Amino acid sequence: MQYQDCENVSTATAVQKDILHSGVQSKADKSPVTVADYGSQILVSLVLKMETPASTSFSMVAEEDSEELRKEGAEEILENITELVNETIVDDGTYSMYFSKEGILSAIDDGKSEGGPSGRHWVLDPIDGTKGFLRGDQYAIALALLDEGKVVLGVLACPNLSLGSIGNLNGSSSGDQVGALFSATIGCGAEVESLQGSPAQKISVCSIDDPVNASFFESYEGAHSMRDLTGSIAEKLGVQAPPVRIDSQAKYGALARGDGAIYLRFPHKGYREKIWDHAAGSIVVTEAGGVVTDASGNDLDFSKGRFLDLDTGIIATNKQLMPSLLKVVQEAIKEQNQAASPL
Ligand SMILES: Nc1ncnc2c1ncn2[C@@H]1O[C@H](COP(=O)(O)O)[C@@H](OP(=O)(O)O)[C@H]1O
Ligand SMILES: [Mg+2]
Ligand SMILES: [Mg+2]
Ligand SMILES: [Mg+2]
Repeated sequence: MQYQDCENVSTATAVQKDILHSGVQSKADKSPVTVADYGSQILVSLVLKMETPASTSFSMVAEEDSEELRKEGAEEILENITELVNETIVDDGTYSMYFSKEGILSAIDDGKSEGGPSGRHWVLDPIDGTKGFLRGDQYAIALALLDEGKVVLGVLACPNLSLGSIGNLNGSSSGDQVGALFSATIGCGAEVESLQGSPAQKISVCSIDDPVNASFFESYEGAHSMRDLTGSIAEKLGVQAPPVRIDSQAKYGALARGDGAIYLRFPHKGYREKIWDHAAGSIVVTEAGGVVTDASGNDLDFSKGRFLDLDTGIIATNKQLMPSLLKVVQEAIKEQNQAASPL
């Protein structure tokens, strides 16, 4: 399974290197999707299905669906995905099978489950941080398992993240091995290993208890978070370091191994968070000893279907900093609301 993940990651890396403009589409919400997103989703779900005993039902909540690929004008990208997937299966050699274009479309739609509070569901973000992927920056392949509405397993492959700490270096670190695989199982802790296959090492969040020594992560994309709010939270808390802005759930991985102390995510009003953007990352952080909540201090609830139903934003940090972080988050939100409607 882990080996299969690595195959999939090297495919994503190869595609990232030579992706063509014809390999990128724009979805209905204007977000980008690439041949790598579709290809990764098909390959991960193929492995999961093949390894699931026939007696067990298979359910997957995944980000991508085939809608855009069935539209006129999508023939070239569908052709590219079909070629990429079939080539990868042959190169890997584990399974002998061939996908037709129709087979590709229906394999993508294997991820259409609604999830929910009962049973087991895989949760997959085949490429998280597609914008980072297209820029050549951070991205992650994020897989989690929901059991009776709770995340019990998470795997986060970050091909462009250095295996050593990124500290305050805004995502780059020289001379270090690149490619980190984080994993966590409920009650068993969290680990990181090299994507090239080094032994796994236990990880834990940092033990900083004075915000003066803390740094915080947020999205690289300004449109994904209210930076005036995150800036005011950091200032109120007394954080001195500038924000560390990187794409994708690599932020959760970096937080889980103590590269920074806090992750702040406050999308603009009206945005609804999806479970695949947080399931794997949040269990990696909680199993590394951290805490992940919404702005009211509630645990994230993955049992409500494809979306997370939460208050205002997501915060993650260690147990020492959480009480003071939660307090300033609530103050900053109150001030922001008062400024928006002063009466
Ligand atoms: N306006 C918005 N506000 C917050 N998150 C958004 C957003 N638009 C897209 N996203 C989500 O942000 C994810 C990337 O996270 P980050 O900002 O941490 O890099 C995207 O995942 P995908 O790249 O898988 O679509 C997408 O689900
Ligand atoms: Mg997307
Ligand atoms: Mg995502
Ligand atoms: Mg994605």
